Amino acid sequence: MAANYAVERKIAELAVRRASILTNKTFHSLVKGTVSKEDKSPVTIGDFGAQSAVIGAVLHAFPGDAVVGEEDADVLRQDENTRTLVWDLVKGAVEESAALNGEIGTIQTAEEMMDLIDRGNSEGGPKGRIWALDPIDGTKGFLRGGQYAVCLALMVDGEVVVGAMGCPNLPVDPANPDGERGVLFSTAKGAGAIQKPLNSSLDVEGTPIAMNKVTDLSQASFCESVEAGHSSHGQQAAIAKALGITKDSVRMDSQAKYGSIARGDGDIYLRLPTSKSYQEKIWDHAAGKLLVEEAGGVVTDSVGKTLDFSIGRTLRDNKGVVAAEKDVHQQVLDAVMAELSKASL
Ligand SMILES: Nc1ncnc2c1ncn2[C@@H]1O[C@H](COP(=O)(O)O)[C@@H](OP(=O)(O)O)[C@H]1O
Ligand SMILES: [Mg+2]
Ligand SMILES: [Mg+2]
Ligand SMILES: [Mg+2]
Repeated sequence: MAANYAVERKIAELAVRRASILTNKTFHSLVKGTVSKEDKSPVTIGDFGAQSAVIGAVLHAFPGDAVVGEEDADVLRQDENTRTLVWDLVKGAVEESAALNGEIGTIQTAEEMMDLIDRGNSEGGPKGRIWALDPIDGTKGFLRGGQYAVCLALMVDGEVVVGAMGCPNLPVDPANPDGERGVLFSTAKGAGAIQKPLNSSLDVEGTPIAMNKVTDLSQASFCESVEAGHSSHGQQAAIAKALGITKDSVRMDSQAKYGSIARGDGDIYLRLPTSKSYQEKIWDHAAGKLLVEEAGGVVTDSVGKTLDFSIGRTLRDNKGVVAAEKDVHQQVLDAVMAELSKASL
């Protein structure tokens, strides 16, 4: 029988939730407060803190696993002020989440916190159990008070089998954008995808989510990055036109885009390379791609190749992302390839 990874999925949910408590606190105490938005420190502090909160939980449950994490602790080891700021936040979030989250391991000292951050140093690869972690995805969104996500996935022998994503600023009900915010998405291969409020109690199962069935592509809507440097807005607009789509695309930071289309709030996510040399990182896509697949979608790169998570910390053989409901993915991909063939990239 295929493994169902139920325990890993539960731990991933709890880990991401603990880190989301921390990032939320970081935003309210630092970003909104005294630190200027041009200053990188609040997001750095949130990144470090979230990485230790997640890796601490993952390794408490699965001490033999490896982790590919976006950050490392070099700066913290050199800069005592930043270290103290991060440690205060981590201590607080670990205590606060203990009651909500059950036993997912404590972090006792600043030293231990830094060691946990540095356990994210795996090179990835095709063998064994490796977690991919983006402690704050959408750092620019985080700083603007917009969308960001704490993203965690488990890969086994190079294949993504579990994904969890905390989106503290995403409305629980997309039809009620001014209502409660904070969504936890989770998925495991073959088991579907769910969402639940980030602050749900432990026994809440969550609501299954599914992509929209698109019967008329001209009525579809796109999600794309806010950052024109991360995905070509001009090419996206040309592709929309070629498909007869007239709705404005929804611009959003982070893997919240994958979560949004997975729950039917938008239909297509395009990420169109803006440079030949940029290599997409596995932690920017692992959790989101499984969420979309388990909600009825297909995810490829911009030439139709599956995303290959087995070759290291990056997706170096892939270019961009095309995510859409399975029955229309090929049609979208054809339009993408036709448009990109016009460019000299
Ligand atoms: N030139 C580039 N092209 C594509 N993605 C890029 C990029 N430069 C940075 N990124 C990635 O884009 C991610 C944000 O995605 P999005 O644009 O969808 O919000 C960033 O994650 P972090 O914010 O975790 O650093 C970063 O890894
Ligand atoms: Mg990222
Ligand atoms: Mg990040
Ligand atoms: Mg980054």
